[in-house]
Amino acid sequence: MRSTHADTGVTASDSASASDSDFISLDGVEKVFDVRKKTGFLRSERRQVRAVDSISFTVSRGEMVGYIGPNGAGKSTTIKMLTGILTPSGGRLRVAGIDPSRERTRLAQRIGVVFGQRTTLWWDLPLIDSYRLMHRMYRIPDARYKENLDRCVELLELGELLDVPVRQLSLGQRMRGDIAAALLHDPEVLYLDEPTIGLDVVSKVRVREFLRDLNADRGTTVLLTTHDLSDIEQLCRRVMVIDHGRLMYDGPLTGLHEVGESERTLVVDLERELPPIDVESARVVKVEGPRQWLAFPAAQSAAPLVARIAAEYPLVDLSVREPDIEAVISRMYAGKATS
Ligand SMILES: Nc1ncnc2c1ncn2[C@@H]1O[C@H](COP(=O)(O)OP(=O)(O)OP(=O)(O)O)[C@@H](O)[C@H]1O
Repeated sequence: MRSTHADTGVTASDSASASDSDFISLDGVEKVFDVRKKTGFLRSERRQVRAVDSISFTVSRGEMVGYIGPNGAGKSTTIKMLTGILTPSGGRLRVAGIDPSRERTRLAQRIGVVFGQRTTLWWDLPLIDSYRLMHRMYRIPDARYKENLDRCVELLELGELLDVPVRQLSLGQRMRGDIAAALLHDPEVLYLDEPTIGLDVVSKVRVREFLRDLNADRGTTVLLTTHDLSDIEQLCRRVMVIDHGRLMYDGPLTGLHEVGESERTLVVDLERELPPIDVESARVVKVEGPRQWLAFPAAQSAAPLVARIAAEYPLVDLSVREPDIEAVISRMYAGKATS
């Protein structure tokens, strides 16, 4: 059954201003940084960096969305504005009806944040002491704190780690500890910035499973920033791609193939070595003895192509390879397929 996030300080005005379909909303949001660069002894130059450039999107309550882009694209800046740490230079931004930079403390009751590269835990204290401090800081009702802590300890397998000082935890253990810390006050929105960075395969699987269940069972809205596209493939139906502060794509992961003009590959085994297969709408990209590789547009059906080759060539076997999502995205980053 889906739990609700009751008792989180939600007021009637919040509910009125944030419908479920625009639970998170950005309208023409910008962030410009003034940067001083030293150009010589006692001389410096002022420069403006447009980290986020007129971004608009909405996220519905309960959605799990991937937010990806190359280094310096503006992902962290967006998340910092969504938490209220940074104030936008322009545009309108709301999370659960709240203007984050104006009401950061009130918003903090309703959001959880995990920065993979930094910890919110007290380094020298045992894990449980960080949780106790958060219990007080967020004024979490005792029963709810206990219920959430028990659930996180069980699902994230933290039982044996609670008395260990954070500095002695492995990266994967610390990450699980950080995720639990972000959820003790039962936030409705969870921002995750690189939650699987540096984790081994087993820890990644565990973290992903936990996030999937959290989203499905509790309806927590999740915005996930990651360089690991398998995180996105396994967790998010919708993905937004940002580059140079601009939103380049917003849609299903599968749609990226069309935008990225990606190709599928037909691997054909012939009875014997033959010259490259000559068919319309596909081109031979590699030949190795009787095996040939043909690239064709990912959006195009493979059936007519297969039928044609089967009719004209001595076919033994064939298989279709899906495009590599990383290649599709790097093509987008290279600017060949901006939308
Ligand atoms: N406090 C700041 N002062 C000046 N420039 C900044 C500041 N924070 C970010 N920037 C610049 O804004 C741009 C976007 O940075 P941001 O950290 O949001 O990118 P990112 O997509 O999160 O990158 P990464 O994947 O490397 O973390 C970069 O050019 C960065 O140098």
